[in-house]
Amino acid sequence: MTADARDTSSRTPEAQATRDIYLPPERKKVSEGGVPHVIAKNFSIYYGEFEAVKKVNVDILSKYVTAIIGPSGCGKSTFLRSINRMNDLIPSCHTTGGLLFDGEDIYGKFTDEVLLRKKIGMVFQKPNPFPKSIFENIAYGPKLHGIQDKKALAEIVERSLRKAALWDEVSDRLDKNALGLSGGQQQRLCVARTLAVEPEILLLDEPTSALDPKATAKIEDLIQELRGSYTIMIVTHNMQQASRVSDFTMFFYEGVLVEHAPTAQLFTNPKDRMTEDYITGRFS
Ligand SMILES: Nc1ncnc2c1ncn2[C@@H]1O[C@H](COP(=O)(O)OP(=O)(O)OP(=O)(O)O)[C@@H](O)[C@H]1O
Repeated sequence: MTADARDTSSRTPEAQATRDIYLPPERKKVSEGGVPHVIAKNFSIYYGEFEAVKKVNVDILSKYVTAIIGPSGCGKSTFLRSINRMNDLIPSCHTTGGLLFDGEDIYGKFTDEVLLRKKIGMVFQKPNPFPKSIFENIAYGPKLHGIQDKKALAEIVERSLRKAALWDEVSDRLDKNALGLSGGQQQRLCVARTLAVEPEILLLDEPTSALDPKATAKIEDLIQELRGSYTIMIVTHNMQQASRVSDFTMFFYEGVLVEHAPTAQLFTNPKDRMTEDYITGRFS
């Protein structure tokens, strides 16, 4: 980053006004302390020769919500997917540097990917329930991990659906096909399915981009409910959403992590000129 790019002294009144829109509520004040859950050290992600994420250094704090923002193609999803090794499914993809989860190397030789994805669950842009009953969607993961007892499974299904704020809407039709639910309900079902295997981290990749405003609001409320119990990372194109739901925000540009700061600070007093230009809509 050049010295010029870091200079934010020439903020225009328009930029100031735009920033004020994003002023997050009081409750999002976060303390400086915290336990790092995921640590990236000079972490790069390549597709073949192309370095899509460039030497990222960051501590993601436990039990907080971190939003990842930036223009299309800047590496947000690539970075998110690297945290539970979803990128492994792409043959040309490889990484350099370090990425640690609870101090353990995510890309270490002995890392068990199935266990990793149990602890670090993911919800995608489009709701993707299995074409099975609501009950079976939630029970699938716990069964895969060895739980067969019917009573135990029923408890997990109820607990997960309650945590995902869906129980009251579906408790009388658990045997019905999940594909019959609305898009918003399907997405909360996907959150419940992820919670059923008791993860520590939830990765949300644009979880509301396929939803209407009402369903979006329910997912945002849900994130607030889960905040404090899980470490949550959310990729979003919607800056108001980032400011509403997150404690910390990471701004990426062309694969570089330009700024990572408490959300209130990043949206009101960004340190980097590039961040300022992005959040004030000078480029998208
Ligand atoms: N499977 C792939 N093979 C090769 N290049 C890829 C692949 N997936 C992504 N890329 C490239 O890596 C870069 C980062 O892509 P990524 O999808 O992570 O960006 P993004 O910020 O999430 O974008 P968007 O907001 O549009 O989803 C882009 O240049 C993209 O073209």
